[in-house]
Amino acid sequence: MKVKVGVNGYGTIGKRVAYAVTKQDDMELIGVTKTKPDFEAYRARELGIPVYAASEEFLPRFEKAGFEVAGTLNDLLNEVDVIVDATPGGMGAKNKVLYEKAGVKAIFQGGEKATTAEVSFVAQANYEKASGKDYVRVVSCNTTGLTRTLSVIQEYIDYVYAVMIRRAADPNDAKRGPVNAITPSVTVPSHHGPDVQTVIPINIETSAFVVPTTLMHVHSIMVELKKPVEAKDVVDIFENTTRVLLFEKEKGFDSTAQLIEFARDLHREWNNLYEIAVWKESVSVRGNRLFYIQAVHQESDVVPENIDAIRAMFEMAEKWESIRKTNESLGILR
Ligand SMILES: NC(=O)C1=CN([C@@H]2O[C@H](COP(=O)(O)OP(=O)(O)OC[C@H]3O[C@@H](n4cnc5c(N)ncnc54)[C@H](O)[C@@H]3O)[C@@H](O)[C@H]2O)C=CC1
Ligand SMILES: O=C(OP(=O)(O)O)[C@H](O)COP(=O)(O)O
Repeated sequence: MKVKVGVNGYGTIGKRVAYAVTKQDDMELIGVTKTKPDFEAYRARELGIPVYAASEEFLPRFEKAGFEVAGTLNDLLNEVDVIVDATPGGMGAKNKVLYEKAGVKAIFQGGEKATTAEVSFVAQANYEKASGKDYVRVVSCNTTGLTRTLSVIQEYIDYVYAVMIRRAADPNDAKRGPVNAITPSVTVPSHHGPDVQTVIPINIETSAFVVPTTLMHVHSIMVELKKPVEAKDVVDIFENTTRVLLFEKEKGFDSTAQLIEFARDLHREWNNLYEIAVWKESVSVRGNRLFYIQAVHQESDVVPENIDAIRAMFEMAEKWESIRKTNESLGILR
């Protein structure tokens, strides 16, 4: 039996999760919601994906354009076993009452508070915690990136301090900025450190800045070590960690631009780079401190997490079986 999946909010994350669902042999994409009949709605229809109006209030927009929808969100909820809520941050918590009423399990994204769900999730760190749960939150792209690399060196961590350099907008977003400034999050810690702690129990503080780029986020990470470790051992650990890839400046990976070009060269859909990119040369140990720098493709790193969360919630597969299936289906390199 295939799990029936709906996606509420067919934007940056929603369209990628919907695509990933269609690649799974144990899941079926029942439909997606749209608020208006824009080019994304037409493209979904071309792909054979049933499009539902996100609520009754949006129906007139579709009627006016002569775009026939399959129903509204409530109709979609009647058809599915699980809904992936990928609506703008904060909206998921409001939608939760609809999901509860329909008796449908739901996955929320990192723009929601941890309290919206029963578990905050990163597959390789705490897959089992989502087992059989009804409401799971896939943490934000940055939190996912931090958790992927920190969870595998957890035994060495006394304390982590990370500086988060965040992209200003996604490439499809013409409204957000800044275009010519650096904006600090003046609240320290930024939400990322506490958010990592919702998944793994480590000491961590973060501060964050937004910079004018759309490609990726970059993290500068410093770990105070609890016990000695050599840089080459950390490189070995990362080389054996799923959904983490090492890139060398020596081979031309000077910046996020070449990382995205690498994903393009792989002919990845939407140039997704699902893996966290660690610069190999940046992994260094000085005294009792470990340093490394990594980049996160904000549009795609959480996509495999949504797929694994579905399998965990329906107890369809053990952790590593699910991760392997998801990785193979999306062409994740390791
Ligand atoms: N873009 C990113 O870098 C990442 C975003 N996230 C999180 O994923 C969630 C979604 O973010 P994005 O995909 O970036 O947003 P987005 O703005 O690209 O997509 C949201 C979609 O929801 C639609 N929408 C708006 N109101 C709606 C409603 N009432 N009902 C249904 N759909 C509605 C919008 O039209 C849009 O298509 C947020 O929680 C965000 O924090 C997580 C990781 C990375
Ligand atoms: O939620 C995200 O995109 P957003 O800035 O569009 O809300 C990304 O996951 C980055 O968020 P974060 O920097 O709060 O981790």
